[in-house]
Amino acid sequence: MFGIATIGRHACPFEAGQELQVMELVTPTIRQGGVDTVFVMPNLQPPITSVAQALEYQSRLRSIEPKVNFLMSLYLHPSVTPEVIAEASLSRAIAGVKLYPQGVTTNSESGVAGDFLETYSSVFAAMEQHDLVLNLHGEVPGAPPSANMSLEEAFLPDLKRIHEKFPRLRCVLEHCSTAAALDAVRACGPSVAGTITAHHLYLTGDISEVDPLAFCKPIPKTAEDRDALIKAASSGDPKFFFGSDSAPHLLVSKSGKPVPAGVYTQSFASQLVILALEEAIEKGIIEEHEVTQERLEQFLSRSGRRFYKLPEPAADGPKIVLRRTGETIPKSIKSADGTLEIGLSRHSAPIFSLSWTS
Ligand SMILES: NC(=O)N[C@@H](CC(=O)O)C(=O)O
Repeated sequence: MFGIATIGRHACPFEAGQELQVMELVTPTIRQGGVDTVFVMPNLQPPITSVAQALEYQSRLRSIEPKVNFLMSLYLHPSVTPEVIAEASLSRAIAGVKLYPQGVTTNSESGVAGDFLETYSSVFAAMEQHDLVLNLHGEVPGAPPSANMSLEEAFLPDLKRIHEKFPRLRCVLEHCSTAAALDAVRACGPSVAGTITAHHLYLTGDISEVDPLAFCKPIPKTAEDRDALIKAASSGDPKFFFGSDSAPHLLVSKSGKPVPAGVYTQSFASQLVILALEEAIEKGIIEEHEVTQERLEQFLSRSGRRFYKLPEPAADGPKIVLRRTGETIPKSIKSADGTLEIGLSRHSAPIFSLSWTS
């Protein structure tokens, strides 16, 4: 199996000095989780809003892990103008721009207000023209508009509006968490896709709301929503591909209040997807014959790569190999000096051991 186009955030807004250490701890775990191509999230502190910042970040990441392809992103913000979009496109390092509605998740304070479609119309037009991807954190800020509508469902009309106004703009509805989000992506043309994380394939809201290590945005929803995500991930539909959305929050901050949103999965990204699918087969949510190697490759690698217009992997290119050796998920990963610790949400779950062919 090939490596994965995935989504991850590799540095956090920790006190001066710690950001670098966290990046050094987490970046080598990308390949450990079976990933060799990442779409790097821009929600650092301060956010990545210029091409120069993104290039600097990319070169730091490359110096830690030269074997990973780092596709960079910008954080949608008033300083991201149509001119910056043209510059980003010329740089060839920047694949997309991420939109965070203000206040919906970690480091979204500098995000967009409710009238973003009007405010950023010229930016979206430039993105469409230069063929950059718009990555959406698809939730509205504040309280859900009604008791039976989630923040994600309330965002879906915005997805439709963006797509109607800019039909050739490639959009990714990141970390889909509801059956309704999947339907909204299906209802749009081929320029719109959705990513699915490993953790949304096994978590439901009742667990995520009480376990800080499983707490993320969008909050996982009902068992029916999770089952719809499992079915989409194992369907072979190219509109849905894996995006880890792995968020490396330190255990000390996860133990404090308020709990920061984000689940760390990068070290075991592919293994967690496969574990969730195995569990879904055991529960009868999907049939064993539906989880073929071809469909797994589609979800974990090919569909994302195609959407991002990356070259098709060579037939003899690097693949991941999974073997059962009795490995289980550790409680956490730690820096060499033990000062930084990031907790894992499925401590002691049995997983495949992963290696690369080259
Ligand atoms: N997913 C999360 O819960 N958190 C992400 C931000 C995000 O994508 O919402 C993070 O970077 O911490």
